[in-house]
Amino acid sequence: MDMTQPRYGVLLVNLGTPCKPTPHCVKCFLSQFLADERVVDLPRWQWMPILHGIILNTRPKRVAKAYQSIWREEGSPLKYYSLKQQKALAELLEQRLGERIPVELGMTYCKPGMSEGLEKLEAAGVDKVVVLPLFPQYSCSTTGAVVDALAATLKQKRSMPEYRLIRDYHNDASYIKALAATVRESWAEQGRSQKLLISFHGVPQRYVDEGDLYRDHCEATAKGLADELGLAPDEYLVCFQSRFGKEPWLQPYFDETLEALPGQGVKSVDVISPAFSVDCLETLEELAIEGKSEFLEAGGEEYRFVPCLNDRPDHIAMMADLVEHHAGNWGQQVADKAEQGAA
Ligand SMILES: C=CC1=C(C)c2cc3[nH]c(cc4nc(cc5[nH]c(cc1n2)c(C)c5CCC(=O)O)C(CCC(=O)O)=C4C)c(C)c3C=C
Ligand SMILES: [Fe+2]
Ligand SMILES: [Fe+2]
Repeated sequence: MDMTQPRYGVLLVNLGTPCKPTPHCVKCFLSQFLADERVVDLPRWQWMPILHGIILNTRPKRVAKAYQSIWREEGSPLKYYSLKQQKALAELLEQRLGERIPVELGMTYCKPGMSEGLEKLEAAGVDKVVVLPLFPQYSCSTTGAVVDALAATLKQKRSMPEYRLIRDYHNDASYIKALAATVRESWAEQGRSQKLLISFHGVPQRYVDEGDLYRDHCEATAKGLADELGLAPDEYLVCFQSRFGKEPWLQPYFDETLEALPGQGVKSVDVISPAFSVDCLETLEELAIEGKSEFLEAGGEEYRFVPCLNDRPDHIAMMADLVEHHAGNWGQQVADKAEQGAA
């Protein structure tokens, strides 16, 4: 075997994001994302006319404004933090294993796509890939869609790498500890509120009724976090944000919960969103900006947003542990080789 060939590589996957905060680019992103049957599973004859006739003609303009309010000089926050994670993970794995483990980013929708990520890994000589979707809780609408995108990319080729998929890490001890650390830091820096609101991205209730593991995973993450922080049951609440469309989504809804709290005597809240590996539109705009103004309008006094784990060292270390664990015997060979090199 070629001694310069990496033993394995890592494909980090996140959802995707528009390349620019313009109605044109948002339309391009939404047209891919919302056309995916994993995301909206209505019969095509029913959904496509709604998507192309209504949604893609109205939503991009409004959503582009929301993106503009959180856009960074470097681009979309989701992509900015994902690239930071990629770089930090590659550095940490190299430090730990004494050998370069290529790490690439591939997103389910828009760029860089799954095929770009896999091609870069292939060009680096990788033929064993650990796929790490950055969705801590499994959902058919996210991780399921990653598997479809991966299969669609591999379908274009005559050969394929060996791969191992990290389906979820909702109850990983280091993930829970890292979340708890962000809450403690927020308490120390911004002060502590009466309640911790643990908000997850929603999905249609029907998906869960039909077997999606998502709600169970969210509840286990929330319980793990509350236990790690030593919270009593009345010191935290779980809710679900970003409802889309007409059918019922997971409840309680984030906005309704927020609006009701001041009337129940809860005037201050800390808000954390553990379903997002990196800060993005749904955290920076919906939670940090919109959520805050809704809460204050409803009579709330203090609203403290706890940022996502992003490229914090404890988060990157958790990702490296997950990768090494799933690489298993692939990584063992790296260690052997490093020893041979040292001898
Ligand atoms: C229409 C159905 C949707 C489902 C089901 C859904 C599940 C889901 N999404 C995330 C993570 C993210 N979603 C983001 C944006 C976003 N999500 C939907 C719709 C569904 N999501 C839409 C229409 C949008 C775009 C914004 C809008 O038009 O309102 C993002 C942010 C991307 C960014 O660029 O910052 C993330 C991340 C999860 C985890 C999830 C199910 C568990
Ligand atoms: Fe674009
Ligand atoms: Fe979403």
